[in-house]
This record gives sequence, C-alpha cells and structure tokens, in this order.
Amino acid sequence: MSTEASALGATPGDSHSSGGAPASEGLFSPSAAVSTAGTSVIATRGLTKRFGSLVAVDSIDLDVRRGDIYGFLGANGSGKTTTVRMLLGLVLATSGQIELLGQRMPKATGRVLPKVGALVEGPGSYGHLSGRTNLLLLDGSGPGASRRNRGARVDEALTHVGLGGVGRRPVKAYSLGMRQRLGLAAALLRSPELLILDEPTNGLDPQGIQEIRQLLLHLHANGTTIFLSSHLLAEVEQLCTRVGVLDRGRLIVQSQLADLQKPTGRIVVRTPDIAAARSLLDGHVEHQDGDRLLIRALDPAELNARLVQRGVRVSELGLERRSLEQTVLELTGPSADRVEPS
Ligand SMILES: Nc1ncnc2c1ncn2[C@@H]1O[C@H](COP(=O)(O)OP(=O)(O)OP(=O)(O)O)[C@@H](O)[C@H]1O
Repeated sequence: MSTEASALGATPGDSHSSGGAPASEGLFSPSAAVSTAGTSVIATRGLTKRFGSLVAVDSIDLDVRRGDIYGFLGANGSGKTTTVRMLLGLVLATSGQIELLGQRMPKATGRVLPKVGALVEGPGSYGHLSGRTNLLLLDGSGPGASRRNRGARVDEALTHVGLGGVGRRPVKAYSLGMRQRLGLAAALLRSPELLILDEPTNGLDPQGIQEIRQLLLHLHANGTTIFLSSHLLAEVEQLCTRVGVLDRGRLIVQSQLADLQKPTGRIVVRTPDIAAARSLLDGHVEHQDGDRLLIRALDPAELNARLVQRGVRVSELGLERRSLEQTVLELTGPSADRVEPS
C-alpha cells in the first residue's frame, strides 16, 4: 500500500460484530494501524453516503486484498450498489476515504480505472448495434486501451462470457442474461487487475450462473482479484474466499469465509437408537431433532467410543459447522426495503 494508504490506517484483522456497532470499532487506532503493503486492493475508511436523512452506507471499512474473491453480501436496500458506485467514482461519498489499487479515489480515477473492470446494475449499451460493435466503441472511448489488438481482445472477451457466436444480432434483441454477459465482457476487455461486479449473475438461469462462476474462478486463478456484490448466500459460499456483510448500511461482518465456517465445538450425532443415546449422554445433549442429536462438551473420538461400547448404532457423527446463511441470518435484520403496514 502507498503512503497514502498507510494514512488510511489499514486494520490488522477481521471483524465480526453482532452488537450492531461498526465492524471496525475498536480495531482502528493509531497503535493498531499496520502496513499491508502490496496486498490491499480496496480499502475504505469511514465510507458514508447519505441521501437526505437516509444513511445508505454507514461508515464502512472495507479491506479487500490481492487474490481475494470477496463476496459483498446484503439484503435488498442494504447499500451494496451505493458502495460499489462510490468505489468506482460514479457517486461521491458524503464522507470517508477510498483507496483502489493503493491509490486514493476519486483523485486517481484516471490512473486506476483502466486497471479495473466493472459491471454495475444493468450495463448500458446501444441497442441498435451488435454486442461486438458496442465493445469496440466502449474500448475506444477509454484511456489506456491499445488500438492495435482491439478486435482480438473484444473477440476474446465475447468468447470468455459465452457470446462468441452471437454475430451481428443487435443488443436490443438480447435476453437479460445475454446483456449481463455482454456487461461482463466489457468488464474483461482490458485484462483488469481488479473486477468489481454488482450482482453479476442477475437475470441468468442456473446454467448461466454456473458458467459465470467458472469464468470468475478461471480469472481468479490467473491473478484477478474479484469483488462481487450479491444477495445470494449460496453463490457467495461457493465462490468467495472472503466475505463482508452489509446490514442497513453497516458492515457487520468482514472475515475469511473459512473462519466463519469453523466448527462450533458441538458434535452432530445421528442414531436410530435415540433413547439409548440420550440416556448414555445425559447432560451433554443440547438439542434433539428427530434422530439427530447436538452434543456439547465431549471429544468426538471419546463420544464415538462411548456409543459403540454400549451398542448404540451411529449413522453419522461429525463436527457441527455453521453455514454462511445461519451466520448472516442471525446477525442481520429484515431487508431494508420492507415496508410494513403501520
Ligand atoms: N439516488 C438515490 N436517492 C435516494 N435514495 C437512494 C438513492 N440510491 C439508493 N438509495 C437508497 O439507498 C439505500 C441503499 O440502496 P442500494 O441500491 O445501495 O442497496 P442494495 O443493497 O444495492 O439493494 P439491491 O440489492 O436491492 O440493489 C436504499 O434505501 C435506496 O432506496
């Protein structure tokens, strides 16, 4: 990270807050500030956006590192798109700081954005022109794009997203999924170091979602850092290495996905001999659901031995892990765009 970046005071660890306080509270202090030289790709500090009295994004501290596939999760109306738009300089922050690829934004927009591919809500295009012509025009309109290999890069990007054979068909005749793919192709045009994608699988069918997932994994394997917003927990769980969760404008979790999925310390046992198991494990059974018991305060090997010695049949025994969905649902409130009758 540059000197500018150090001024932002990158936080050393991840945060996981359930009390509604900003996720970074207590972590960011001069003594806690560390240099994350060379690793920070997106860093924000106290990033806030107000629309009148509405605080759409509330003092968030994002930390996205080189090599991440970062899933930016949140219910409808939680502030994901507004954050993405601020990162890209499409809307000005009310307060706070942003760094992209180690450079302060929006000051460095001209230097940074040529290295960033972006797809934000419904990509714009000329409907009467083909996808290829749209991409040729788009590439020609930005700085840093080489004219020499423009046609080849456009064809490659179209092939990458599964539109290689679409030919001269005008964009107005594209399905929603095809438009989404075209938007992704536009984001890929300049082999970006960083891809920022807002709901990239919106409008795609399950097969299309799977194809885009494979494409993103391929790009990641070739060195692209990916930041994607989504309200689809399963999508993020399958794809991402790191997760941030936004709830009504506040970043309530930011963590490696693997840390969120760590074992809880409890053991799940399934057995057809439920009554015998219960009496044998008296005092350790925390919960029963049919033939499934949740056991605490026992070592799994010892538990298994105890059951087997007494002839209790075990059909499953394993460490309990929380799914991302469980974690997120526990920590977040209802969608911010719900309107209840008064
Ligand atoms: N230009 C604007 N003027 C006023 N309010 C806005 C504006 N843009 C967004 N908002 C409000 O800010 C809040 C956050 O919206 P945003 O679109 O960022 O959420 P989101 O998480 O992307 O939601 P979704 O998943 O539905 O797209 C919402 O309450 C929205 O109504």
